[in-house]
Amino acid sequence: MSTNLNLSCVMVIFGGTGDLTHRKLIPALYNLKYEGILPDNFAVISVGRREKTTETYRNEIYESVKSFSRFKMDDEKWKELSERIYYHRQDFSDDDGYIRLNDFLNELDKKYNTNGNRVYYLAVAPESFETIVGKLHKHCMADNSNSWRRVVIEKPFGRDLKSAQFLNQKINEAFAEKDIYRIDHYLGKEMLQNIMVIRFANAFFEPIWNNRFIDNIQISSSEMVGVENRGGYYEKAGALRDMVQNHMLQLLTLTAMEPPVNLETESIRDEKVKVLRSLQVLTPELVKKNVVRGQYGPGKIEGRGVPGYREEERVSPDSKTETFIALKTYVENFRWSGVPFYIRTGKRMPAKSTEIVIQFKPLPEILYFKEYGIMEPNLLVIKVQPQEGIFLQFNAKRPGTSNIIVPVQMDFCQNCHAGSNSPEAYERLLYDVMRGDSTLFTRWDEVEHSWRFVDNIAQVWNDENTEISKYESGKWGPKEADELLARDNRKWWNIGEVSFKNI
Ligand SMILES: NC(=O)C1=CN([C@@H]2O[C@H](COP(=O)(O)OP(=O)(O)OC[C@H]3O[C@@H](n4cnc5c(N)ncnc54)[C@H](OP(=O)(O)O)[C@@H]3O)[C@@H](O)[C@H]2O)C=CC1
Ligand SMILES: O=C1O[C@H](COP(=O)(O)O)[C@@H](O)[C@H](O)[C@H]1O
Repeated sequence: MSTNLNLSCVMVIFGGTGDLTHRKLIPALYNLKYEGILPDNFAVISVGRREKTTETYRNEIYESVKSFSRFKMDDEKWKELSERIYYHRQDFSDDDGYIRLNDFLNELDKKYNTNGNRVYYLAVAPESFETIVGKLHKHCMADNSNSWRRVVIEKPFGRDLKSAQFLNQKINEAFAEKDIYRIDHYLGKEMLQNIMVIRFANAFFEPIWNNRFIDNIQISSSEMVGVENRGGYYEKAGALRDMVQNHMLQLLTLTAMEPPVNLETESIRDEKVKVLRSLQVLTPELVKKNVVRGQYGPGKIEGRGVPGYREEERVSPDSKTETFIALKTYVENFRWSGVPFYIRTGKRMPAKSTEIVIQFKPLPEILYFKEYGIMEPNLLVIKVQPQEGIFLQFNAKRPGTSNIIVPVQMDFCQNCHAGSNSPEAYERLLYDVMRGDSTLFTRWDEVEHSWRFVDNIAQVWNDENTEISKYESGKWGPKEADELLARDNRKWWNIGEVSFKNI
């Protein structure tokens, strides 16, 4: 794509020296450049606190792109992009810093003809959101009278409903709702965008997508990595705020929502909010019964010994922060009444995987069931990552003289073929911010209702002084998570357990 005035902008990345910028944002910008999608009239200012020059910064992000981009390094393309990336040093609370930043922005506007358009990307810890937005407002840097000014807020948006409401109010004082992009990078993943298509563009799925045919739904996201160097942040967040409040509930809403009246942003968001409003209210009794929290201890990941969470950098040796959570809840509406939704996410588990498993109800126990006893259930698995696709398990007769019935599978993997290279979530999302499309970002009421659900859990954990369940690194969480399903005569479908079997 060549110059497009609407996309032209300067992107200011607050937190330009941070992990997210190095691992995701700069590589995503490079990928957009590589594909020719980035506008010509474009520049980046990375804001950090550390002392360094633009030249040093460019050398550092060159290494990050080499490590994390999905494309090989093309030195010519990199040169074109990196020449427009600048480092600006300031503390977020420093007024002089914003004055200098604003001058610099005006200078780049002239140099690159960026029209005064700005993306302010807050790749910073949640505690800094309010300070930065407040200062942008104070220094009239959010003023969009002659150009567009958009702000991207990373997650978690607040640490509970109250702080999220306060933060939202502060952001609204500076930016109009249409210019606020609350990012949840899971929404940028290919398969999340595909869930609606799978559901609403296939005649054989939608009619059975309800409590008459579905027995339960399992939404799991497991990681092999531990907390890495993010102990300071993670100690305050835990898996509940880090993953459930945002990514896991987004997966749930897309799975459970009603068909929107059309494909416009607000119509889709309206339906997602209805799901969040229908979530079962978790009373303290239900939290104690249906929510399991765990913390990884030492163990082995891919044969390599790894420390427990309490031994990690910037983690308290008696920390009670959960690195794993499993829960059961219901979407209390006409479609889903009686169908349990099981959610599970954790770090230091045996595989990196995000999947939605739809387990169908058994058929009446006559015919084959009478003859051959229990059969495997029909499963539809929406594979979000690392493989992207759909997996269907059904029963068939084993070929030969016997009448044995076995589960067989149809597996559609859209990123398994050579040459297939799905865009990274951040690529799609950064591009959407530049072109002003907020469909894949969360509206305020989605955030609000997610916090209502999560606060009920956090409140009980806060009040309770119980020990957290431990699990060995490299295992599928504490035994209580298995017991949660075993009580319902069900089991988790772990990655690797639902896969091709030889018949
Ligand atoms: N990392 C990840 O994988 C993901 C992160 N996120 C979210 O992204 C956000 C950023 O996370 P992450 O990159 O891991 O965080 P880091 O701790 O790695 O980076 C924080 C950044 O903020 C800067 N900073 C902090 N305080 C100040 C200050 N007072 N003045 C100026 N600069 C300051 C740091 O600058 P300096 O180092 O120079 O002091 C650094 O650039 C968080 O909201 C997180 O939840 C979301 C999804 C994934
Ligand atoms: O937002 C976050 O997501 C990552 C997991 O993202 P994925 O795209 O690799 O599945 C998680 O590691 C991190 O703790 C959390 O902040």
